[in-house]
Amino acid sequence: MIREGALVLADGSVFEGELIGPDPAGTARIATGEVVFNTALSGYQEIITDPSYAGQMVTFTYPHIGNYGVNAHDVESRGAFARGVIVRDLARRASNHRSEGHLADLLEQHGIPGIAGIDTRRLTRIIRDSGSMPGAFGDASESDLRAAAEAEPGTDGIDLVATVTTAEPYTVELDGAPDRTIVAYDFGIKTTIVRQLAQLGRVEVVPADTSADDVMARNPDGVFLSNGPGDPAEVGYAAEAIAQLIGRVPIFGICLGHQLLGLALGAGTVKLPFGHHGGNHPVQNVDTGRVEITSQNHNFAVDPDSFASLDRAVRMTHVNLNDGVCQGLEVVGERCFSVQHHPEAGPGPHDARYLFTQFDELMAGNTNGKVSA
Ligand SMILES: NC(=O)CC[C@H](N)C(=O)O
Repeated sequence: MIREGALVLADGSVFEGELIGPDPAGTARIATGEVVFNTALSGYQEIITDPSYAGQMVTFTYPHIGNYGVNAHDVESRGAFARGVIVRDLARRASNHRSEGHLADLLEQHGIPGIAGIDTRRLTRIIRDSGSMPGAFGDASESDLRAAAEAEPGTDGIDLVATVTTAEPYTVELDGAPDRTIVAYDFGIKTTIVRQLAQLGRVEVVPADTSADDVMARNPDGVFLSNGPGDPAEVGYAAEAIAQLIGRVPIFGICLGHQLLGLALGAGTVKLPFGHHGGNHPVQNVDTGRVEITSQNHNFAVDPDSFASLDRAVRMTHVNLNDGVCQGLEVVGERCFSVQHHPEAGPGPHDARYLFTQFDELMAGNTNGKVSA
């Protein structure tokens, strides 16, 4: 049975569609969140289960979503934290040798409402021109949906990390991995990152509010700062802990972890108009000149203009060739680096996976304290 519905943005734009997945929770049965667009051609399952989308509704620019199904291996977290999924066309049949089910079932299972039949091209153009903005969808009236969109705070001013981080520490250990301890801060960590790290040592995943003393008490060979949702400025407690770790142990950060490292150093962060969400962002490694095609998912970024005034020597190591946004930094001589993009590639191209090897070399003490050997 088709359930008619509509999506309304905070600027009053209306899109008609059909509701998919579970009914939005709450008596009003309206899903709300900050609407962002993702340009990846595949990887919808990893995207929907990426905790960094907490507070956001994802619209896919690729028109056919769900066509190769879903499976147990491709989930990026214990649940799904996106507020909603907006698609042009939800595939009726899933066809792939790895498929174990349909995307609509995954949405049901995780309680993620969705809307299909949306003119995602028009939607994306609006967001590209006006920036990410709150939206609301459901089977309510247009005026109720608009009111819900206008009342939605988006992701600004909220500590969303607290809603996704693990409650208790846990350990991930692979047979044959080096005898090392990597303490990984879980700000919303993706499974593919844990898998990559577990090849470098035993990974002790800790909650976002773990103190620097508690981290050092684990005798880490390296500390990892994970991706995660929302505004880095709302996670000041994590930046404070990171500030106390710099220089004491090799540190590698990804995405929100990169932004929090920037804040810990005293650098500023800014919100981009519509962010980077996709699988084909060109990033230049400033040292080698090599261009990496990368997976990205962020709305905030570190402001490299603030680097010159910091107490420590900090330099930009990677730059986004589309818009010049800072994609990586190094704290010179302190065995500490981070990137804004997603080298773990879950989903996305593998060009930047060498960064895990770089972390490995730092932990092994092979680089005289320099980040790149
Ligand atoms: N993937 C991430 O870690 C996202 C980082 C941060 N929440 C942002 O939107 O910029």
